[in-house]
Amino acid sequence: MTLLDGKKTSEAIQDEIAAEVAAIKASGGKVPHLAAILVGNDGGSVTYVNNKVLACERIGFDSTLIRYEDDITEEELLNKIQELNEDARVDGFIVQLPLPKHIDTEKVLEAVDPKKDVDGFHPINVGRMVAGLPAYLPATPAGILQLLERYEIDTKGKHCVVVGRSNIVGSPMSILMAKNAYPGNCTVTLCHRYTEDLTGYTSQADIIIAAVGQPGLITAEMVKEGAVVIDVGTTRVPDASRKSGFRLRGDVDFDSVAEKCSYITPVPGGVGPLTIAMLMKNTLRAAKKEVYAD
Ligand SMILES: Nc1nc(=O)c2c([nH]1)NC[C@@H]1CN(c3ccc(C(=O)N[C@@H](CCC(=O)O)C(=O)O)cc3)C=[N+]21
Repeated sequence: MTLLDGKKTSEAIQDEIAAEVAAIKASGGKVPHLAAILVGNDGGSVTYVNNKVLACERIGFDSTLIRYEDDITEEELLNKIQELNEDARVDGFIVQLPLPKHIDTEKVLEAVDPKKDVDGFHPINVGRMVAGLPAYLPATPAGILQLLERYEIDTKGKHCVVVGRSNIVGSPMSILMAKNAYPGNCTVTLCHRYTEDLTGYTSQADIIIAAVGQPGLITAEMVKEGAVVIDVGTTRVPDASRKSGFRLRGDVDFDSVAEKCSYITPVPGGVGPLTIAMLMKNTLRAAKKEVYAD
């Protein structure tokens, strides 16, 4: 069994980006600038956004963190988005999800200028991805592709079972793995909460991508000998022995599955860090106007 080291891979990608930023600075070009909007104080969201800002500092990007209490109105939030859309200093920005219930997430995501939508959540970018046009790819699926590529995992003709059909991970992942590309060219099955006999599918999978947020859902009995297992889940579960009071658990029962599979991502240190690296990559592409010309 080989551990797919997301932390190391993320650092390698960030080092590559940092080298490009240094070159941009040396030649007097535009230093990439990422802005992030965070609404409320959810522990996970605060950590992830802080990690994104730290990554910016580490690789030499400019960054702006904009925080609001969770009673901000939808209108105030939309006004801020408009302001960022028009701010030439900002190359890309994200609105951290989830948003409070009184705010219409779809409306907020559609308000972001697709050219600055470095999360790749705007329907224009989703559609462009599906159509195979240049687009910002959502960071988590893009990070998983990087892991498969950098570990030179064979995907052509393989059966990839994606568990979970969210807009930000499962659905785009299923589309990307089926594309005529490397990594890709898989036969894809997309499973979700109404799938009958989940084990019937996962046990036939060469590649399993679990993205449901249900700790330990995927157990050894559900995995074929030698499968590649990618764990996207990062659920905080109470753990009194930790200073923080919690630990992160993935959707995969790591200890039992690790004995059976060929490759596996740990949690933490797997897909999570790559998500950050690919957000940085999208921001660099935004600053270089690689996806959309002016
Ligand atoms: N607009 C938006 N864009 C996102 O990309 C987005 C979002 N909203 N909402 C929530 C999810 C979740 N997500 C993670 C990012 C980093 C880690 C990460 O770095 N995880 C570390 C551990 C971090 C920790 O210590 O908690 C790891 O797995 O090793 C995890 C999860 C981005 N998301």
